[in-house]
Amino acid sequence: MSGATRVLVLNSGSSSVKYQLIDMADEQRLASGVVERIGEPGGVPDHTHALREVALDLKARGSGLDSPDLAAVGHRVVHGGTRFTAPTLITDEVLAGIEELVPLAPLHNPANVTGIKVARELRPDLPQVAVFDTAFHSTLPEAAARYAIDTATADRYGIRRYGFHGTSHAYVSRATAALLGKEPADVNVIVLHLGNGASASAVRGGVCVDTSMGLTPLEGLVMGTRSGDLDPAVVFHLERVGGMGTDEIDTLLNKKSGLLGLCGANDMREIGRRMAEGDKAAQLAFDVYVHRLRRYVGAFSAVLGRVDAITFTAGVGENSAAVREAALSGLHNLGVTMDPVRNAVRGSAARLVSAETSPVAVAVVPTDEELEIARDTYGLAAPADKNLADHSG
Ligand SMILES: Nc1ncnc2c1ncn2[C@@H]1O[C@H](COP(=O)(O)OP(=O)(O)O)[C@@H](O)[C@H]1O
Ligand SMILES: CC(=O)OP(=O)(O)O
Ligand SMILES: [Mg+2]
Repeated sequence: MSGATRVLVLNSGSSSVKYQLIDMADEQRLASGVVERIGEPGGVPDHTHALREVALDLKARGSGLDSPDLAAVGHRVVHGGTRFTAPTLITDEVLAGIEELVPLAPLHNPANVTGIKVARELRPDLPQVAVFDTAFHSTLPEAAARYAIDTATADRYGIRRYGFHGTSHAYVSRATAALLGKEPADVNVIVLHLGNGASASAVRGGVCVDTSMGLTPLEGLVMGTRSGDLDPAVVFHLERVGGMGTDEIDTLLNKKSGLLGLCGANDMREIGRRMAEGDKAAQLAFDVYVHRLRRYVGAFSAVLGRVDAITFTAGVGENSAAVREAALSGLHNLGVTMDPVRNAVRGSAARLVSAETSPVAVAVVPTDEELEIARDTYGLAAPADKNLADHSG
């Protein structure tokens, strides 16, 4: 594959497939797109059809999957369990391992598996690499990763905190160090990834030491449609008193809760508009969202001891000055002083939004999960045949 420098990144979600084609010679984005509403009215019926659409779209742009310039395909895989803690070249055995993890990520891993199967079918000759959302969190100390339940039961069922959005937390924590003009090894940072899914992580010297998501991406912060933290007894109560079934509760907590459950909207832009009109439910949703964020900032400040930076990223984190302001206002005792003017400036570049004198820097850093996946993929696939042999099986 000498000369081939392009990597196709596939991010198959529960109802969408996002893709990017990146030339790793200069890390330039050549194409990107998304197929949405999979399995919904007006959308394609399933992920196999969605991936065929991606392939057609790439072909129409003159860079089809049959292109000799393609070096590898990188797949976002949400759950890697305890087995996959680094980017992994996909073999039959690795694929079987990812399929075995479906019970731990029923909303995510099946889509990832389909993406891998279709891409392998279309280009069996190409290296295909799995990049796991959980990998960056595999360094969590046992004290942070363990739930305080019976150890034998936990071990038997793989119950522990795995953490997700790892490619984003890795990319953004490194980019934060760069913004401060320091090496990642010298920086302690709290990363707040606030997208539709949302998670916080505590990164000490480039190593993740705590994170808000757990066994699945349901734990932790309030999200667009997920509840985040709650008393597990809520589930028993809904079963015993509410007469609800397991799947119904799963759907309630994953898809009908969070901001959506509190006010009927999961988009922070709409919530902002409604708050401006005095809508009480929208205000409450915002307040609950921000309260949870502040809790995690406080908790992770204590976990890290010394905090050099708090960084906001993803759709809400990068765009909502109101969320950033509300989350970090009045935290002078934690060394945080925002600069309201800097915070209000819109922009797409990595930037500081804290006061010059703030001991803890507050940053906004656009995340780039696809580029991180492409780098991991190319790093594993590119050094040609020798490296491929090393990593197979
Ligand atoms: N200008 C904005 N102001 C406030 N929130 C925004 C803005 N733009 C996007 N968002 C929020 O970002 C969310 C999507 O974030 P994103 O990181 O793209 O999520 P995901 O990758 O999980 O789909 C939207 O639901 C919306 O709430
Ligand atoms: C793991 C996870 O929550 O992913 P997303 O934010 O893409 O839903
Ligand atoms: Mg995202």
